[in-house]
Amino acid sequence: MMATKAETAMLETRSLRMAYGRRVLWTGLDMSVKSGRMVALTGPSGSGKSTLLGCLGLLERPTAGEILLDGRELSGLSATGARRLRRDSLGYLFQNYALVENATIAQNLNVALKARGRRGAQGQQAMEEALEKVGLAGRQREQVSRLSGGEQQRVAVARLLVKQPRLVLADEPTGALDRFNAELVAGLLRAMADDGACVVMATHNDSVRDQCDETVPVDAYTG
Ligand SMILES: Nc1ncnc2c1ncn2[C@@H]1O[C@H](COP(=O)(O)OP(=O)(O)OP(=O)(O)O)[C@@H](O)[C@H]1O
Repeated sequence: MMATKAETAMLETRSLRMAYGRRVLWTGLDMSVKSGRMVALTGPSGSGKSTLLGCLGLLERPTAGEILLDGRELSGLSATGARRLRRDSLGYLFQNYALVENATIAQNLNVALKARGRRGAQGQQAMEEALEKVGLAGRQREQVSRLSGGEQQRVAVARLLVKQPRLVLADEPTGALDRFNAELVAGLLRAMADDGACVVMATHNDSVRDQCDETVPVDAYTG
């Protein structure tokens, strides 16, 4: 029987290896993640979780092996193809949040809305809904640089919510948050997966890990 789309992995790695000189971070790393799944990358500090997220997000190149998104090998993409993929399909929740600090919350979210082609009233409504979900309702006009670390992190989550990427890559997504907001953000990532995204996160937080469908212990691939 032919596999249906729902059964096929959205994200797959084959024999992935990363080494810096003679230091091997991980090797022979095979993972396969279906749409709707949330995966926790675990392992001690320095085991290469962030590096793996960087490779999956086309920000770093693995030493060897393949990464396939929807069956397409990422290393085969042209520079334009890679740019398009980042813009249209990838969502990053990394430690520096990559927000434009000297702009307002609204201006930051507008970049993602524009990329989705959601303008005008429809875009405005999506923004308001996203900000409400992250506990920042009505704060569109505030400057990002004046927000706390945890608030900035939640703006980055709101940006993911309006962008609706197919693949969400999150590095310690609850790192700067208190318990209430950590649960809020974990729940929102879970909801994105339930809506069909593939969510891959590095986390040291046991309760966030427990909300994941699978765990990939990166330190099990040291060779
Ligand atoms: N460009 C580089 N050249 C050499 N070594 C590097 C480079 N980038 C990362 N490393 C090393 O790779 C190792 C893995 O780093 P990484 O940040 O991926 O680990 P991690 O598992 O995410 O750790 P943590 O849990 O502390 O965030 C680190 O020891 C780091 O110093």
